[in-house]
Amino acid sequence: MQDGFLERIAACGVVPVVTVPDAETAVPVAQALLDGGIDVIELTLRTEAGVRAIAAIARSCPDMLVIAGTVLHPAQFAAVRDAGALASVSPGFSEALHEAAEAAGMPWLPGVATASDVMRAVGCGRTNLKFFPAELAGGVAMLRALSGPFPDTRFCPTGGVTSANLGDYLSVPSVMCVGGTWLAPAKAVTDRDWAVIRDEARTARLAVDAVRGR
Ligand SMILES: O=C[C@H](O)COP(=O)(O)O
Ligand SMILES: CC(=O)C(=O)O
Repeated sequence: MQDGFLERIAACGVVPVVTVPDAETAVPVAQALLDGGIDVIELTLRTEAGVRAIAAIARSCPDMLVIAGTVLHPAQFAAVRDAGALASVSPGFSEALHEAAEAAGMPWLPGVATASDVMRAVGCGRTNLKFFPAELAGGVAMLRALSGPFPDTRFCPTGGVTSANLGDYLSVPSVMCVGGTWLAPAKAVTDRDWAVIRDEARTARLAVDAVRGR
């Protein structure tokens, strides 16, 4: 399952990070992303609605790969798996979360920001990582530097990534995809302005395809 998930996010190239105020908002956001050519969504657990939003998308948008974001507590892996998430993401790494993800059978991208973080994650066999917060943690230069001692790691940089710099990140060989909130800005979500989200998705789709020569 992990391999399928990794192939899907790498093929898409971008992971929209979405926080919704209520579960009803989740499906039109997901549909707008799909309309713009993006078939991956990371629903954060930053609001009470997170788990129900994951369930709503899993039920209504079968073409969408649903990832649970901001997983901070071990028990959340089973909760989001049961809601229909196919993978999960955390801003950081801990051995407790690593073990809980394994126990729940959930693909998991833990977050790392330093060489020490990478060493702990790799020590547990985790080589597919979120680089967070990417811009503040050193951006493209830091990712290139980490690839020296850790040639087998692959990253999803997130945090400060936008349509303006996604090409720089995707050009780094260790980067499988990038993530961020710019595709579904909070204002567009609260204004229910699905056209803004669809257009951001379309722009990102074209940018990823251009970087990859498609
Ligand atoms: O994982 C999500 C981060 O909070 C990214 O936020 P950002 O894209 O607005 O920098
Ligand atoms: C930031 C991040 O990785 C998350 O919210 O899952």
